[in-house]
Amino acid sequence: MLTVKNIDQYYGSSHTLKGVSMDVKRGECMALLGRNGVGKTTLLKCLMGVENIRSGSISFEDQEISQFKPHMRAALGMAYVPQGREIFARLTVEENILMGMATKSGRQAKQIKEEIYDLFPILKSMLHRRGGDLSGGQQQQLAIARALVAEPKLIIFDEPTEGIQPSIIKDIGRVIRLLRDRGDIAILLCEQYFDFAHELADRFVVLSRGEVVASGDREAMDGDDVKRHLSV
Ligand SMILES: Nc1ncnc2c1ncn2[C@@H]1O[C@H](COP(=O)(O)OP(=O)(O)OP(=O)(O)O)[C@@H](O)[C@H]1O
Repeated sequence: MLTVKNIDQYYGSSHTLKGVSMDVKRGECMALLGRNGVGKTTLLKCLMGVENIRSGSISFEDQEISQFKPHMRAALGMAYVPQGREIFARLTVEENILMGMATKSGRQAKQIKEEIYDLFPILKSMLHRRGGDLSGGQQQQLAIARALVAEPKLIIFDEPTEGIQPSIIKDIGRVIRLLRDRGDIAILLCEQYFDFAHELADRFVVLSRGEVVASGDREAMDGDDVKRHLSV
């Protein structure tokens, strides 16, 4: 569904991504692993069009998208749950969720499907609260709900467990597993929390200093050459 081939990215003269290649298939969860500062978020921003690549290619459903603006990628079915959530603090929970449906038109754009509340019951009881008044974990759930109402084909999570309390990490893990088991969506999960990623991932890639240094199936995630590149 998503194929990245040999991409390079620079911040000024700093070469941040070096010949990165990877892919994510429909129905699978791909884990993107690596220590702080190796370029994971930069890679995700390049995928969404928030940062530009210098060379290489990014294709989504066999269409080259590396020159597309972020809103065009969103309209094609790519959704991004950013690190730090980036919800609208002054809008209500309901308004935040509706923002995720901006690419839909007419009645469809106004109706939040019940399945969103089945995934995140807590949000239903908080619909009229301001986003900024929610706890960090609740904001993370809201950011995921906002991404899901767009009914994406690919959903990208940037460290969804960061700074979140264990009980909500469990809830988020349950939702990602449900999405994966549905089989019709591709999931790219960027994580530093190894056990969380290990439980959910079908395959993985490890970044180190902007390069892919290891990749493979879930079974290979436990290997020493993977752990050497992570803080585990
Ligand atoms: N806007 C920017 N301008 C210049 N340098 C940046 C910018 N954003 C990130 N960097 C640098 O690029 C490198 C990769 O950062 P990035 O945020 O992609 O890493 P990361 O693996 O996602 O780390 P983290 O887990 O801390 O988010 C770091 O050295 C960072 O300081």
